[in-house]
Amino acid sequence: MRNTVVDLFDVVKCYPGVRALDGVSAGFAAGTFSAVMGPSGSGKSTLLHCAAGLDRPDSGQVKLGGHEIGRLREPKLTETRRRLVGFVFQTYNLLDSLSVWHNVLLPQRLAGVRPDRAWAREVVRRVGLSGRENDRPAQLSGGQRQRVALARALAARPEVIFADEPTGALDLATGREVLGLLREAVDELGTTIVMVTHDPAAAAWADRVVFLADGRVVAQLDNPSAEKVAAQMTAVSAR
Ligand SMILES: Nc1ncnc2c1ncn2[C@@H]1O[C@H](COP(=O)(O)OP(=O)(O)OP(=O)(O)O)[C@@H](O)[C@H]1O
Repeated sequence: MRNTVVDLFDVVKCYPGVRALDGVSAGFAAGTFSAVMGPSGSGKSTLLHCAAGLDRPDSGQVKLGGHEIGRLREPKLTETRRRLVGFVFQTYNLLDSLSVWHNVLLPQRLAGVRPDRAWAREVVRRVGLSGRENDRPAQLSGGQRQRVALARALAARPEVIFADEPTGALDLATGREVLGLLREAVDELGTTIVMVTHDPAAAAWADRVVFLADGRVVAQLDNPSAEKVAAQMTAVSAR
């Protein structure tokens, strides 16, 4: 059995008029790639935010790298998140005024950590952006920008990367390249990845898919194929 890096126990999160998470328990094992799927409004982003310590559950527990984050107060929570977690978003969230290189190093700078430049160079190489370090995001394609975002996430050697629709803004071929890089991060670097996606073909790159409906985990699929994921999504949506 692998250790779990992220654990949710009976997590409830309500917004006015809606139980976005209605008692979610899920564990994400170290060095594995998980996808989270479900109909629109089923709670995927809320799960990601609670798991990453960006949002606090109303009840239940979230453990991140062995820390129960509900017990952490600021600034310890932010410090723990910066140490353990990397993020990749659909819209890249790069700073346009900074070069590729400075975007990659930014989270460590913000955390007050001296960046490991040799490792940063290696992750920039891994994502295929060697030679583009001095470019600004505006000079790059969408796929290249997402590669920068991935390098930025990897540069701090996080235990887990949370990816919210990382291929949502990319064309099919470019999306596949980014998914291949996420897969490599898991297989070669031992990173744990939790990715929200609407796309069964993207989810098929994961080791496991967790399906949400109405704020609950309603199914899980190991070693998914796009066909099996699509069939399960149809079943989940028809509930
Ligand atoms: N900040 C918020 N304030 C109020 N309601 C919210 C907030 N965030 C989410 N919700 C509500 O919680 C429910 C779950 O939302 P969430 O964004 O987690 O779903 P999702 O599965 O990620 O949806 P989508 O696929 O459309 O992004 C929805 O009913 C949503 O409207």
